Amino acid sequence: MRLNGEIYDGEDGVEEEQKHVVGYALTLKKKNSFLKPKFERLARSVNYCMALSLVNLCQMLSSIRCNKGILFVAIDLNRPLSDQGPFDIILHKLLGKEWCEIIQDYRQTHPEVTVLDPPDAIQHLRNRQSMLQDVVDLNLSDFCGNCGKVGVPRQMVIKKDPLSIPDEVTKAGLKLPLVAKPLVVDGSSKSHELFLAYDQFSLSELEPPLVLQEFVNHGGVLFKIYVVGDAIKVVRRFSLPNVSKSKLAKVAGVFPLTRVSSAAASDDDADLDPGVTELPPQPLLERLAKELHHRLGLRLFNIDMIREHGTRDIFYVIDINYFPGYGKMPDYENIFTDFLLSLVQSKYRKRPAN
Ligand SMILES: O=P(O)(O)O[C@@H]1[C@@H](OP(=O)(O)O)[C@H](OP(=O)(O)O)[C@H](O)[C@H](OP(=O)(O)O)[C@H]1OP(=O)(O)O
Ligand SMILES: Nc1ncnc2c1ncn2[C@@H]1O[C@H](COP(=O)(O)OP(=O)(O)O)[C@@H](O)[C@H]1O
Ligand SMILES: [Mg+2]
Ligand SMILES: [Mg+2]
Repeated sequence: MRLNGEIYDGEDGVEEEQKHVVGYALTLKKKNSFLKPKFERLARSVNYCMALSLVNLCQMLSSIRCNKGILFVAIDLNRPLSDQGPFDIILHKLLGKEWCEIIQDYRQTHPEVTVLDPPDAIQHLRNRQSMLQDVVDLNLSDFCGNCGKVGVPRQMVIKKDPLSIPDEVTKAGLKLPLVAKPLVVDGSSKSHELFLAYDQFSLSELEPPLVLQEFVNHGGVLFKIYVVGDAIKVVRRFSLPNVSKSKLAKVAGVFPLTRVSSAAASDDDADLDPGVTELPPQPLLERLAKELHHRLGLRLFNIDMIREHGTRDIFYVIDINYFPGYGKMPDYENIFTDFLLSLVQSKYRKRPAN
């Protein structure tokens, strides 16, 4: 809420003239990883910024007070949402149909509040088939001149009968090894239990509903592209090692994938091949993020992307996550603060003057 002219004396004793209230509905784990004290302080702070002013026809730089004034307020799930606030923005990542309905109704009755993001758009990412459909539709095979190609590994969905998997895989012509992923991503640890299958017969041991996706050798490095509105940031992460032809010929069975480390793969990691670690070209990342932002109707997400080993410019998107672990994104405090401020500012610009 913007309280123009009202003097609010914050906890730190600093006067603030405007408050922008961000209501949040997050799990405790998410609150702790995202709403860190440094971020809350920065978003709320009053600081000094430079502005141009005309004095005696000379342009001079002067210092003016810039008020960020963003306050985060926890939404009480035991009380009607409409009785709380008023909010400028709502940030949420909670599961369940009930919450979806609450937030959907609230968007109808409170169009003045920016809800990040619409529940139906989030729902699209809760299924590993639909989440990648927009990348397929983009048809980025010849996308920004010579800057690279972006696709999705070949995959199929197995809805029910595990015994039918070997035949279905043969019919679809999928190449081994295959990554088996639970179809639904519901935030549970089970939805992140993945398997690597070296032969198609062992796939019958798995529990549908599943997505079976071709494993793409990528040299053990993955790119996480974080999107916050129009801003993007890419980081490297360690991933799974390549599977050689000889290993594939020798090994049979399905093996659980250990959850990939969230440790950053940095340029300092001595034995990493520069051809593997080189970040994807910025124009490609910008175009991909912008297209997905519009097609998915989401402002907060990240994209897991890998580069096919032995190529410079063939990339695959393997996963898209709603409101991911931004606490691990470098400089997220500033990026998020600017994003939230841009949302409130654009709202006031749109509002007709009295
Ligand atoms: O917990 P974190 O910080 O590792 O964040 C998880 C994400 O990690 P990332 O930022 O991509 O490294 C994680 O990304 P991955 O699926 O591991 O690529 C998911 O977004 C996960 O949410 P959910 O369990 O799918 O609902 C995210 O979990 P929540 O924090 O949303 O519970
Ligand atoms: N098609 C693939 N080819 C190679 N590695 C993959 C593929 N799919 C997933 N992986 C590896 O498995 C990890 C987890 O898969 P992902 O689809 O991102 O699921 P989650 O939602 O649990 O993160 C990835 O970070 C990557 O290391
Ligand atoms: Mg992932
Ligand atoms: Mg994921």
